[in-house]
Amino acid sequence: MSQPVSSKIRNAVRIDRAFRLVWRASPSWTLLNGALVLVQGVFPLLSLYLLKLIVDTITETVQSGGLETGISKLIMLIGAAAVVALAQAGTTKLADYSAEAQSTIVTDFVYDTMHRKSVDLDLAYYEDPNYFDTLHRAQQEGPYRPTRIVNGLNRLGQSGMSLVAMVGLLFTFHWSAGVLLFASALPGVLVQIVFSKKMYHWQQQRTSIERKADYYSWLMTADASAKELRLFDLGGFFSETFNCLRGVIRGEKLALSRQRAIADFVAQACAIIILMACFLLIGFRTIKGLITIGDMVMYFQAFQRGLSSLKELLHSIAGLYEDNLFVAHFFSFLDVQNTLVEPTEPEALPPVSQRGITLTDLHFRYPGQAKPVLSGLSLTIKPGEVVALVGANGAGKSTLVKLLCRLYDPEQGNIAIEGTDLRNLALSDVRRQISVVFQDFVKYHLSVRENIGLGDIKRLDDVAAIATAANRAGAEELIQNLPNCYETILGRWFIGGVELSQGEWQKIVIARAFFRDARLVILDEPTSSLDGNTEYHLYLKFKELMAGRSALLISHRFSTVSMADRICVLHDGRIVEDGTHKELMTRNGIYADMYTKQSIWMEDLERKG
Ligand SMILES: Nc1ncnc2c1ncn2[C@@H]1O[C@H](COP(=O)(O)OP(=O)(O)OP(=O)(O)O)[C@@H](O)[C@H]1O
Repeated sequence: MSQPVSSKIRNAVRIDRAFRLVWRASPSWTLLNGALVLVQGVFPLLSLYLLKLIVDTITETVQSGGLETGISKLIMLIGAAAVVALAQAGTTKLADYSAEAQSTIVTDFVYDTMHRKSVDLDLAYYEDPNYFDTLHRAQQEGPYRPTRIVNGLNRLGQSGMSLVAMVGLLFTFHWSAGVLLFASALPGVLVQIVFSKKMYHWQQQRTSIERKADYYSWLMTADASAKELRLFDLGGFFSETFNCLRGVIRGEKLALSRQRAIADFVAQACAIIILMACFLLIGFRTIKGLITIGDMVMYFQAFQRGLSSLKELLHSIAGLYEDNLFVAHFFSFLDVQNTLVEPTEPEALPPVSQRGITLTDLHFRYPGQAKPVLSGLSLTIKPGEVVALVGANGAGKSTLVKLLCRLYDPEQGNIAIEGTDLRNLALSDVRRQISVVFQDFVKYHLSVRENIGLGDIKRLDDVAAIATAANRAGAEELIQNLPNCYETILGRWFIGGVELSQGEWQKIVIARAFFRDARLVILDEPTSSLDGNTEYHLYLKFKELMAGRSALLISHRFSTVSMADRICVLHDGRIVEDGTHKELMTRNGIYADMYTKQSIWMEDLERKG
């Protein structure tokens, strides 16, 4: 079935896109590569013609006996052939180097493009398995396919030029030689096209299972799972599952390779038969004295070189077809669109006044989920106010944080800073106004200074401000006891790194949150790993530490909650109770119930001693 025109155009556009990408990455090397292709195309014709002259000179000299002139002509011709061969060798080496330089630069450029794209994408994609399939395919194909397309185009030009020269030469022998040349290379190319398509479809279907195998491999090698893996003796189970998945992939891949090898062999057998028929024809005409020995050598060579140029040409076309199919994986990743829309003309961030941050009638469900997480949530956080948010597991507290950071947009309702909807502000302005200690915070395997400084990247080297933040978070003593204080590398990934306890990490992360000059500081389970003493000191001066900024505290610990100005209870997707500790206890609702149960439990513990 012939390909529809629209699809042919799409394919051509992808080649064009790949070429533009390579050009943007390394224009000078791409230009040099193109020029070298042209130069290299001339050499085969020159050397062949010199070969014919050498053979004819020898034959003539042997037949006529004019030894002196014959030898001096031969020396001159061999000298010329040596110059051509040297020039060809030099150009080939330069072309190899230039191709390598181009491909390394392009590969790094592609990685950079992929990283920028990943960083720029909505958080929602990181919670969608389809996105991970797309990313996995892009990571597999992206780094090398664009360069291969450009190199394929180069080879196409080079083999095309060489082929035109050889076919021209062969036509002076007989018209059928050119036709036979084409006939011999065609089956091989058809095989390549058919199998690239098969491989492409196979890869599409196998991405999920490949990712699953990668996941088990990661579980067996990552530090995050190292402890449990040993304790629960999971190595054997993971390894078996990994081998089983890889076995399926390997079996299918090898079956495809087997089919391809057989088809390739049949194609090559056809080519050999045609080649031998042609050699027979050339030999036959030489014996009959229709062509000279020099002609015979030249035609033999021309046929062989023509054949390899044609093979190269057709394989370049088939290769381009394949690369073009696979580079689509990379471009579909680049084409993933964000759903969070940045305003084209963002409003200026309003100054802090009295309204604070208002959440009005928020409704939200995760993409593809039927059950809403938030349904009609309203809440106000005034400037300088410390609000605690409590609720059962899965009530939607962390989800609310994601909406506040505009990592997601609500389905209905709005969030506003001093009356301005977040959606009308530049994303960077919104995010600059919010500092968060996430429940699953990141432990950067970098220096202490960087771990805190990353809270406000522009002030990464402001050691005095970093020390102030550390002091406010109660991390100063811990840092002073580290071997290189603020320059100590944390974590065990790099040589000299020092591992901290979970609570010590938490102090560093709280310092990171304090370091950012934001209007709202959100602490999601901020003190779950802090010892009682540190927690007490942190909350004793919490208002002072906040220095006029608002805070949203999410916690299941009532010691954290009770120090807030207001406590809000999230239940059934809404705020159902809102007031001070005393007010909520008097109300005798959900909060009072939760508080009483925790108190009874604590008293029980005390009684048991
Ligand atoms: N990325 C996601 N995709 C789909 N559903 C999600 C996602 N993240 C959370 N959920 C669901 O949303 C609901 C609210 O989750 P959320 O993490 O906001 O709860 P939480 O109140 O912070 O819970 P906890 O107190 O246990 O931390 C849960 O039912 C959870 O399963």
